Amino acid sequence: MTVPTPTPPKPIWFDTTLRDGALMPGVSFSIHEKVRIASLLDAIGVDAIEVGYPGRYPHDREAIAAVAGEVERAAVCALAGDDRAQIEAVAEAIAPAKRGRIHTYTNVNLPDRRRERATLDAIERSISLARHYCSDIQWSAFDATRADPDFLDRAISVAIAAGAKTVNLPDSLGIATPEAFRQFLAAIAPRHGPNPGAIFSVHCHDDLGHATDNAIVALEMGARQLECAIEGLGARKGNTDLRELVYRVRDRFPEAIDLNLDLLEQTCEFVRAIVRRTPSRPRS
Ligand SMILES: CC(C)C(=O)C(=O)O
Repeated sequence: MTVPTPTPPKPIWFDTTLRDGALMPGVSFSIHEKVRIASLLDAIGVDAIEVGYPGRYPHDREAIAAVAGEVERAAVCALAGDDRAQIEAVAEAIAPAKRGRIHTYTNVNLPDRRRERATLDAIERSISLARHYCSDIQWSAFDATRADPDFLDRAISVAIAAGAKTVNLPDSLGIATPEAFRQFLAAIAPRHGPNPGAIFSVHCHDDLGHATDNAIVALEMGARQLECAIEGLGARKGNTDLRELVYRVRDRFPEAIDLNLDLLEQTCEFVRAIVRRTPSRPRS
């Protein structure tokens, strides 16, 4: 006899087509296309839309502000490293949003234990600064799957205490197999208890072809937020494919999906047409 798997709570859908997706060589969106794609994602029912990385790519600022002025319902988000200038660049760009989110990240795979104290301080400082501008803060533990587990655990606790509402655990290089990812998540969850004070999220790269399977594993393991991109766009071999993941989740847990699937199909077709047209040139 098989025991039915309990339905997990409805996932929080975080789309990074317009940020990580735009890092895929050969992919580039005009501001007009970014606004159109973000508006479609909003109408589909996606919860958060990440639009750019203005501290690294200053020309993203205009697109983030344009999207922030149009999106009605979803949180509009942009990425920052953990330094003041990058966090302030995001705060300024998302200012027109009805709901804005600052997403800041810190590398937690340290080459040397002597860097631990300074890294924890940087996490605390960056999240506290970001909270000064916005109540919705997401923190990502960059390269989490290769970090020392005890240090990762301390970093997560510092991030939550500083006010991160979402803690994202990326497989930044896309090297975790589903079994390794399950073990990785199984080691973290019990340390933070049933009410960790933040939503756990995953962001899975597809270098070994496991991005979608790993997102499903994360959902089973209690992660609420799933990061994806249309057509699986993203750095190197891309990220979890939004459409594929939505259908995989729907097959298992039909009641967990309340997205507009017809509009999702149209949006994927719109993005496919842009990607086919874009001349191949790496992002500078
Ligand atoms: C900043 C984080 C989420 C990222 O893009 C990665 O780890 O790949």
